Formats: sequence, structure tokens, C-alpha cells
Amino acid sequence: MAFLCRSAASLLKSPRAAPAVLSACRLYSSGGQYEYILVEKRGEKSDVGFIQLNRPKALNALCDGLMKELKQALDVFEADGEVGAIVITGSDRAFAAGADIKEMQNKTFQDCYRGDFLAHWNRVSQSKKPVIAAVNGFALGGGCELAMMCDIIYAGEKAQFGQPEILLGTIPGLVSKVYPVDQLVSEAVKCGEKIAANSKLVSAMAKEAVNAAFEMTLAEGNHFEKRLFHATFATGDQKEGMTAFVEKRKASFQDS
Ligand SMILES: C/C=C/C(=O)SCCNC(=O)CCNC(=O)[C@H](O)C(C)(C)COP(=O)(O)OP(=O)(O)OC[C@H]1O[C@@H](n2cnc3c(N)ncnc32)[C@H](O)[C@@H]1OP(=O)(O)O
Repeated sequence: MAFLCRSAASLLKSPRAAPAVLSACRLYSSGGQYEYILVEKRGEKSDVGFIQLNRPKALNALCDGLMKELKQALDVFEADGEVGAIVITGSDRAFAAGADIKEMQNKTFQDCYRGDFLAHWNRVSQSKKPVIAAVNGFALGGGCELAMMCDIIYAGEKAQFGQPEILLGTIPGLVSKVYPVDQLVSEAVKCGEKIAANSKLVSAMAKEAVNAAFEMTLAEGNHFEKRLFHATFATGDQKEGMTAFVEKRKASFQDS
């Protein structure tokens, strides 16, 4: 506890961190004026920081504003000496349906690279306090990764985890399933057909990220994956994939 208090105090003393932490404290202590999340302390002793993602109409898609608020709330709970653990949850229908596709649809590689898109997304994995994900409904793409960044995942019976980015012409896109013996090969071929219908260019990038991860530290692997993710924004297939989602139609990838 002494360590936590010192760490909180040093955060507040740090000239760079202080304004952000103090403004986040104001948001929290004034009952929570966040736009995209609900924040409170729970538990008999009010020692559990509770963050609920709250963009129900967009199935908690992780827009930039939401991720900034999540970082802010984590800063506040880390600086709060009473808080011993943090819970992140969504709604019954969706933990989070991934990064906000409408926000990403027209981004270029240059936008991603210059703005270091997703730079603050690792914040949850850097939390000094244990973080528990309570997942109901969809946990897709970045939503699945957000849950994976937590230390513990509790899943409701209807939780659905997935990495469907390949359908949008970006990375990653890996799925594993268990089948009865007699269906295994035909199901594997069906799976191959589904993969082959996506962008072959982007599939290769996804594989490159996964293979490279075996040779790298976690931080290096995260960085490499992010740069390849940025690189997909230079492809026509990312534009087609995300535009097709927004226009509610099937994507037609050209491997370009
Ligand atoms: C580094 C990280 C990268 C990524 O995370 S890329 C994103 C990965 N995620 C996905 O690809 C999932 C995208 N969403 C879906 O496939 C579907 O949604 C669901 C299967 C989750 C649910 O389908 P259904 O029940 O039919 O609902 P609905 O009408 O599609 O969604 C309700 C509203 O939510 C918006 N929405 C859903 N997911 C996202 C998203 N990820 N980004 C932005 N908006 C999203 C929709 O567009 C729609 O909105 P409106 O009512 O205005 O048409």
C-alpha cells in the first residue's frame, strides 16, 4: 500500500503527469463527466475501480475519445490509494465490437504513422494494479485485445471473442475451433475458403505479424504489429473492407 501511495504521489508531483491526472481526478470526483464510459468505485470497501464502456449504439466501438477516457480513468484509479483492483466491463450485448471502423475508414498510412495511431492503446497492459475484464457479448478485434490486455478475464455464457479484422482488409484474423473427427477435414477446407476470400495481401501481413511475434519480446511484437496495422491503411483492400462494413455490404478484395 505504501508503494501505491508513493506512486500516486509521484504521479501528482510529476510536472508532466500532473495536469492530466488532476483533470481526470476532477472528472471522477465530480461524479463522472465522461462521455463514453461510466466510472465509479465498487465493493463493500469501495476499493475496486469500476469502468463500464458506454457507447451502446455503436456496440462500444473503441473510438479515440473512449480510449482517451479509459486511459484517464486508469490514471485516476492508479493514483487512488484506496483502489486495489480495477474491473473493465461493457454492456450485456457488447464488451466492445473493436476499434471504431467509421473513424478508421478513410485514414491513410500517413495519418496512422504520423499520429502514431493506437499509441495509447497499450495503457491497460501497463496498469500497475490488477485489471479484470468482465466480458458479456461481443469482444471483437480491439475489444478482444482490450480483454486480453487485462490480467484476468471473466466471461459471461454468451461472450463471443473474435479477431475479424481480416474481413475489413486489415490485420489480424485468426480463428481456432474444435470439430468431430468426421467433419474436421471438410471444416478445415471451408475455413481455408473463408480465408482465401479475404485479401491475400493482408492475410500475408497478418501471418508476418504472428510469425515475427515468436522471435520478439512482447513490447517489440506489439510495436511490429501496430506498424503492420498502419501499413494496411496504404492498401486498397483496407479501404474496400472498411467501406463495405460502413455501407453494410460484402467486401470485394482485389489483393491490392
Ligand atoms: C486494432 C484494432 C482493430 C479493430 O478492432 S478493427 C474492428 C474489428 N471489429 C469488427 O470487425 C466487428 C464489426 N462489427 C460487426 O461485425 C457487427 O457490428 C457485429 C457482428 C458486432 C454485430 O452485428 P449486428 O448485431 O448486426 O449489429 P450492427 O447493426 O452491425 O451494429 C450496431 C451499430 O454499431 C455499429 N458498429 C458495430 N461495430 C462497430 C465498429 N467496430 N466500429 C464502428 N461502428 C460499429 C454499427 O455500424 C451499427 O451502427 P448503425 O446502427 O449506425 O448502423
